[in-house]
Amino acid sequence: MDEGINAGKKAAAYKAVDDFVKDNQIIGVGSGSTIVYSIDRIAERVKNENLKLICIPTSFQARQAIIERGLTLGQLEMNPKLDIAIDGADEVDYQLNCIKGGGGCQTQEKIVDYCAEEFILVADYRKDSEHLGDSWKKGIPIEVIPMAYKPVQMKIQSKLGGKANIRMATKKAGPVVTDNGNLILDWCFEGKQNWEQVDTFLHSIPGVVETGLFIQSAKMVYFGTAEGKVYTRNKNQDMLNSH
Ligand SMILES: O=C(CO)[C@H](O)[C@H](O)COP(=O)(O)O
Repeated sequence: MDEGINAGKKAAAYKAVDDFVKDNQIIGVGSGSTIVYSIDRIAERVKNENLKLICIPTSFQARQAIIERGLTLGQLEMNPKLDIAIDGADEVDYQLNCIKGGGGCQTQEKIVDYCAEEFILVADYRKDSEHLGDSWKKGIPIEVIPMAYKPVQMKIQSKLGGKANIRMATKKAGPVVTDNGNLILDWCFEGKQNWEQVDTFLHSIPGVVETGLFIQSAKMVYFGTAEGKVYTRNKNQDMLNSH
């Protein structure tokens, strides 16, 4: 992958950990490639500063990354209140609505991120958009119970237009199966949307487990540039600063 993209991912991921992670916290750990840099940084800080942290994973991938680095693995059953959650995103708009689930983990991500006092996003510059859909063309990921995928697909297409494509695996014949044993529909839409209404509608369809629409739930997003610099945006302010 392009060096600049990785530089952006790393810079954003490191800076968010440095700004928000403190001793004795319970931390939600997101999924995807950007968050791996955050997990690396958390591991570095645990080693260097002897921090006592509990990490709650949002996916099988996050769980493995936590274990591989020797971090303390927690679970919501024992640690239902999180101090912060840090996670990646596929696209973030100016109101801090975002699309997640490019890696198919949006259900667990939403559960864990919702339990956190503060939810922070980390992403490279390509994910920064005025409107959702400006740059992310793969649609809104929607996790569905397998037996319901067809009626859900038809309902979405008839009510909202666009195409709700079943996500297919690349290294196996057949669909992508989520960590929860479900399928994913990627709803490719056109034009501007009222995301709150769309999300409410999607949740009203029997068989829909969760969507990859995160409506203004993040406190702040860190974007990393191709030069390895970082700028942030929060809900109340536009572009805050650069480092
Ligand atoms: O939502 C996610 C996985 O379900 C990821 O956070 C999102 O797809 C961003 O991934 P990456 O950091 O690899 O671009």
